[in-house]
Amino acid sequence: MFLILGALRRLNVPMTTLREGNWRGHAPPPLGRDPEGKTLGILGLGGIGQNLKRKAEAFSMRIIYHSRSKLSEHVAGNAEYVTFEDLLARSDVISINIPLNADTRHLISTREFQQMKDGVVLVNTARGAILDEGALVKALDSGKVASVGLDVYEDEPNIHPGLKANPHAILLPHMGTWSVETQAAMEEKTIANVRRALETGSLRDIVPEQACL
Ligand SMILES: NC(=O)C1=CN([C@@H]2O[C@H](COP(=O)(O)OP(=O)(O)OC[C@H]3O[C@@H](n4cnc5c(N)ncnc54)[C@H](O)[C@@H]3O)[C@@H](O)[C@H]2O)C=CC1
Ligand SMILES: O=CC(=O)O
Repeated sequence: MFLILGALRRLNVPMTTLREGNWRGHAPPPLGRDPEGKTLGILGLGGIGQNLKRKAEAFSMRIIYHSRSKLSEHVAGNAEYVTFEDLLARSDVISINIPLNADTRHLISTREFQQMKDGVVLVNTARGAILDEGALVKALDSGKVASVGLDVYEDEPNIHPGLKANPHAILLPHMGTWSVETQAAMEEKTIANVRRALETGSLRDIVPEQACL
């Protein structure tokens, strides 16, 4: 949600110029856009996608989603299930929340960027290689993508120089779980799982190594 709001408001430019001692920069900073009424396309309405949906609804965003299958109304609520192509074509903001695997590597590349709205905002907190970073840099430089918020990269910790050079990219060093609460929850879950393994011999929620890219 932070990256969605920051990218919509194009906050990277004023945050940078302010620190350089240059109040609002040499020219007025680019005008941002508000979330209200914008269509948020969530790619992957799983655990994180559903959590994001609830938060985005509080900002009066209209939610569409594409997942492996249409989810029950109990889970999806008012969010509309659409095809992958419709999600690309109809979203003002796209959030990537699917796992990386052989099917999703470079799922979004040149052809997919062409199908998006002009000035789309893109956020990826899932895995870097779902996006073709070379194609993303071209889409950003051309203005097709107005701004991007990234927590993950194709070749971490290396970041494509075109992303670092682009003023409309908000970049974080893969820190989605880096909060006191989430770290505590992860520790508790790990301890419970070790106990479970000692008592029953089986583990829960362990992702096969090759799927955990
Ligand atoms: N930046 C960070 O620190 C973190 C990143 N992640 C990433 O976020 C991803 C999502 O996490 P969760 O929501 O917990 O996973 P999840 O497994 O609960 O949800 C993933 C959803 O994506 C859907 N999906 C899978 N392949 C798809 C495809 N090809 N097209 C459309 N939908 C597809 C699944 O049906 C599922 O609903 C994780 O795989 C992980 O890579 C997760 C935690 C922290
Ligand atoms: O990227 C982090 C994760 O927990 O997955």
